[in-house]
Amino acid sequence: MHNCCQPIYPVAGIRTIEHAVMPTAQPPLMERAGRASAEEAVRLMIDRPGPLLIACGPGNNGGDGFVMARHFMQAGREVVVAFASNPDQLPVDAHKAYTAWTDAGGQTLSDLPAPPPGGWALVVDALFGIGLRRPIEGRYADWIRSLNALPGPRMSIDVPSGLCADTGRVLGIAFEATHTVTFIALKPGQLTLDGPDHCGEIVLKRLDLDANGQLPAQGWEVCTKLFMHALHPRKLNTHKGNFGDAVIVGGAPGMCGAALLAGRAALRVGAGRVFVGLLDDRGPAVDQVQPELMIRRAEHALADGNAIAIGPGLGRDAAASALLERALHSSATLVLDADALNLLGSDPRLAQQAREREAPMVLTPHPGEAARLLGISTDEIQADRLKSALALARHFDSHVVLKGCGSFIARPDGQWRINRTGNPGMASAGMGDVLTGLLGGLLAQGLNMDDAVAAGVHLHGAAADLLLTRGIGPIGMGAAELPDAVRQILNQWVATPHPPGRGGPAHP
Ligand SMILES: NC(=O)C1=CN([C@@H]2O[C@H](COP(=O)(O)OP(=O)(O)OC[C@H]3O[C@@H](n4cnc5c(N)ncnc54)[C@H](O)[C@@H]3O)[C@@H](O)[C@H]2O)[C@@H](O)CC1
Ligand SMILES: Nc1ncnc2c1ncn2[C@@H]1O[C@H](COP(=O)(O)OP(=O)(O)O)[C@@H](O)[C@H]1O
Ligand SMILES: [K+]
Repeated sequence: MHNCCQPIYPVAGIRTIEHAVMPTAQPPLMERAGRASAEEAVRLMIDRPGPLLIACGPGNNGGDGFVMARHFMQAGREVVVAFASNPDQLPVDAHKAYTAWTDAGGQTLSDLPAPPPGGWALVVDALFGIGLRRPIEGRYADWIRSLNALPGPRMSIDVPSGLCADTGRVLGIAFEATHTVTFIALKPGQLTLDGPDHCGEIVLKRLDLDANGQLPAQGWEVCTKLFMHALHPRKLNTHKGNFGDAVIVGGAPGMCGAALLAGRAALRVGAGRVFVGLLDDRGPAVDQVQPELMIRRAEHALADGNAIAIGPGLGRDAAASALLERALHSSATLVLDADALNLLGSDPRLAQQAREREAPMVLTPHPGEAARLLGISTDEIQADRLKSALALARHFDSHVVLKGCGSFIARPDGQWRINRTGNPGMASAGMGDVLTGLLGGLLAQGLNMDDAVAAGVHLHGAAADLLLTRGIGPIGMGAAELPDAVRQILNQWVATPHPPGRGGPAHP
C-alpha cells in the first residue's frame, strides 16, 4: 500500500522546489533520482536474470536513465541503453550523466535493439518526464509502441513518457508502465484520468527533500488521516437523535431506485434517521430491503433534515425545479447531485441562487454534469480535471467533487485533494447515488464539509475496493452492494483509527 497524505504538485510546483534546492543539493538531485530508480529496479528484477533495457530521451529524464545505467554497470549487471538524440544537445545535468556513463565504459545504441532470447529483465522508460511539451510522434512514438509490446515489468522514471503530468492526458501515445518511480512528490496527472492506467504501481522517492517545507502544497492525496478525527466510536449513552436526520430528495417516475440507493447509503454510514422524499406519486411506500427508510412525498420531506441531498433521479420538470429552489433556500447543509446539477446548468436563476447561498453546500458532478454547469464540453472538462473542479468550486463558492477515476475534491479557496480509492467496478449506474447518500449521511451527523467530503469520497471507493477483494467485480459490481461494505469499512476505521499503511504524516 502506498504512503498516504502525500502532497501533490503540478509541474510548476515541482520546478519551483527543484530550483530552490538544486544549487546546493549534494549529492545532486539527478544522482539521487538515478540511484533511487536503480534501487527500485533491483526490487522489480528479483528472479529475473538477463540484461535490462533503458530508453533515454533528450532531456533530464534521460539523464536519470544514464545515472541508473551506470549504477547497474558498476554492480556488474548487463544493461543496454538506447539513446537517439545528440549528446551535445542534452541539458547540463543530463550531459554530465551521459559523460559519466560513457567514461565508465558505457555505450549507447541509436535504435531499440531486438530483445535478447530470454527477454529483458526490465524495460525502463527514461524518455520524457515532466518536461513533455507536445504530443509524441515519429521515432519516439515508434519506440513507445515497441516498448509497450514487450512482456515483463516496465518501469517509468518519474512519469510515463507521453502522459501529461498535470492532467493525466495521453499526448499522442504513452508508455504503459507496470511501475513508476516518481521524484520529490506525486503529480496530479499520475492519479487521475489515464494516469493510473499508465503508471501502474507508483513509488514515490522524495530524494531527501521536504516538498511541503519548500512550497506549501495546495493539493493533497485523500487518506483516512484527513478525517479520522471527525469519526468517533459511539458512546454507550446515545440515541438516534445524536446522529442527525438526512433527507434524500429525488425519485421521479422510473427513477425511484436512485433515491433509495442514496437513502440506504445514508443509513449505512450512520445517520440517525433517513427520510426519502420521492417525486413519483406511485413510488413505493416502503423500501422492502431497507424498511428503516422513511419514505414520503418529496415536498413533505424537505423540512425534515439538517442535511439534504437532492438530485438522485430528481428529473428536470417544474416540480423538480421547485423542489431544488426550496432546498437552495433552506438553511440545511446541501448535497447537489445528478439532475439538481443539470437544473443548475440549464436555469441561470437557480444557478444564481446556488451561488448566493450561504449555508454549506457540495456539488458532486460527473464530467458530463460538470460540463453542463460550466457550459463547455465534457472533453474540455476532462482535458484538465483539476482546473475544471477548481473553476466550479470558485464559481459556486462551494465544495465540488469532480467524479471519475481519480476524483478531485476542490474548495473555493483553491485547495484541492485527489482520492485514490475506487475501481472500475464503480463504472455502473447508481454508484453516484450511493456517494450522494454517504455525503448526506455524514453531513447529517455533524461532520464539517471538509471532513464529510473527504470521508465520503474515500469510503465510497474503499467499499468498492473491499468488494473486489471478495471477488465481487469489477465486472458486474452493483451500487446496491456498496452500502454494506461501507458499513464494514467505516466500523473498521473507527475501531482502528490508523490502519497499517494509512498513517502518513499529518498536515494542515
Ligand atoms: N532538473 C533536475 O535537475 C532534475 C530533473 N529530474 C528529471 O528530469 C525530468 C525533467 O527534465 P526536463 O525538464 O529536461 O524534461 P524531460 O526530460 O521530461 O523532456 C524535455 C526534453 O524533451 C523534449 N520534448 C518535450 N516534449 C517532446 C515531444 N513530445 N517530442 C520530442 N521531444 C520532446 C524537450 O524539448 C526537451 O529536450 C524529470 O521528469 C526527472 O525525471 C530529476 O533528475 C530530478 C532532478
Ligand atoms: N473507473 C473508476 N474508478 C474509480 N471510481 C469510479 C470509476 N468509475 C466510476 N467511479 C465512481 O463511481 C461514481 C459514479 O458516479 P456517477 O457517474 O454519478 O454514476 P451514477 O449517476 O450512475 O450514479 C463516482 O463516484 C465515480 O468517481
Ligand atoms: K519517463
